[in-house]
Amino acid sequence: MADPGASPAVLSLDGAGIAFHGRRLWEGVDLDLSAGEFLAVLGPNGAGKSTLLKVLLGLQRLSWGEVRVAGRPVRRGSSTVGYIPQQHAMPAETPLRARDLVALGLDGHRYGFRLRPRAQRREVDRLLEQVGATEYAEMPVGLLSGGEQQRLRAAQALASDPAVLLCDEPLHSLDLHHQQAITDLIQRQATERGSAVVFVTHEINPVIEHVDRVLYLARGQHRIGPTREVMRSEVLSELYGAPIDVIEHRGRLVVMSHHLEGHHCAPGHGGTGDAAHGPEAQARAPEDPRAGVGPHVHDDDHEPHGHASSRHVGREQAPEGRRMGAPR
Ligand SMILES: Nc1ncnc2c1ncn2[C@@H]1O[C@H](COP(=O)(O)OP(=O)(O)OP(=O)(O)O)[C@@H](O)[C@H]1O
Repeated sequence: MADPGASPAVLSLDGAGIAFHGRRLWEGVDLDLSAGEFLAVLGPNGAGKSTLLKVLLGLQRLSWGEVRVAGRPVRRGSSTVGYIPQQHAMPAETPLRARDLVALGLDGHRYGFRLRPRAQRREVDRLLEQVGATEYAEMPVGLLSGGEQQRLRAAQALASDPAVLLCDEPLHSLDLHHQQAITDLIQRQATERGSAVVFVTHEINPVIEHVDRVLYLARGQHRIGPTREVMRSEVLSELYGAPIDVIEHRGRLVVMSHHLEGHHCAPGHGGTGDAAHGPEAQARAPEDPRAGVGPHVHDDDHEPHGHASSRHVGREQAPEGRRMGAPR
C-alpha cells in the first residue's frame, strides 16, 4: 500500500503559476506526485494543460513558484522525463524507419553505457512488440497512419524508462483496441517501473480506472484530488462559473452543460450535453523538438531555472491506498 509520506516526490510543483501577457493560465499549484502515481490533467481548450507539460519538459519557465523532477530543477532533455506528444502527422518523406524512431529513445543510460547494436536491436524489438508495431518495424514512418505513428511515439517515450512520463492526449486518433493497448502500457510503466504519469486528456473515461488523482484547470483556477472528489457537479460548476452536471453511469462520468466549450466529454463520447466539444477539439502540440520524430535527447546536467515560490496553498499529496510502482 502506498505511503506517500515515506517516499520523496518524483515530481513537485510548489506555488507554481504561469501567465502570458498578463493573462494568468494557472497559479498557486502545489503538487507532490509519487512514483507510480497516475495524474489526469483536464480542462477546457486554452486552460494551460499543454503549457503545464512544457513546464515539466523544461521548455517553458514558470512565472511563479518552483518545479522539481526527481528532486532537481527540471531541465530540457533530461533522461528522467519521457514524453508522448499530441498526435500530428509526420511528413511522408521523413527519412526514418519505424524502428529508427523507437531507437532514438534509447541512449543506453539504463545500462550505464550505450547499447551494442545487437542488444539495441533486441530492445527496440521488445518495445515495438509492446505497442503492437512489429509488423511495420521496417516501414518509413511517414507512410504510416496517424495511429501507427502514435504507437511508435509511445514506444520511444518508454524506451528511456523515465521517472516521469508525460502524455499529451496520447490516445487521440487511436482506435478502441489500441487505446486500450497504449493505456495498459502506460499503466504498466507506472505500476511495474514506478513512473509517475501526467496524462493530459479531454476525456477521462478511457483512463478512469487508472487515475489516482485529477488536476482540473479552468479559468485561471484549479482543483486537485481523487477523481470523484474533483469530477463533481459542485466543483466543476464553481470552476466554470456556470451550472455543470456530472453524472456517473456504469462507472463512466458524463459531464453535461449548455455552456461548455472545448470540454472533455462530448455527446458522442458518452455525454448528452449539447455544447461540449470532445477530443476532436485539439490544440497545438508543444513547440518541443522532440514532438515530431525528435530524438529523446538525454542530458542530465541540471541547472536551476525555477522562481522562488510566491504562494503556498496547502500541498497536495497522494491519497492513501493508491497503487504504487516498484521502487526505482
Ligand atoms: N509562449 C506563449 N506565449 C503566449 N501565449 C501562450 C504561449 N504558450 C501558450 N500560450 C497561450 O496559453 C493558452 C493555453 O495554451 P495551452 O496550449 O496550454 O492550452 P490547453 O489547455 O493545452 O488547450 P487545448 O485543450 O486546446 O489543447 C492559450 O491561449 C495559448 O495561446
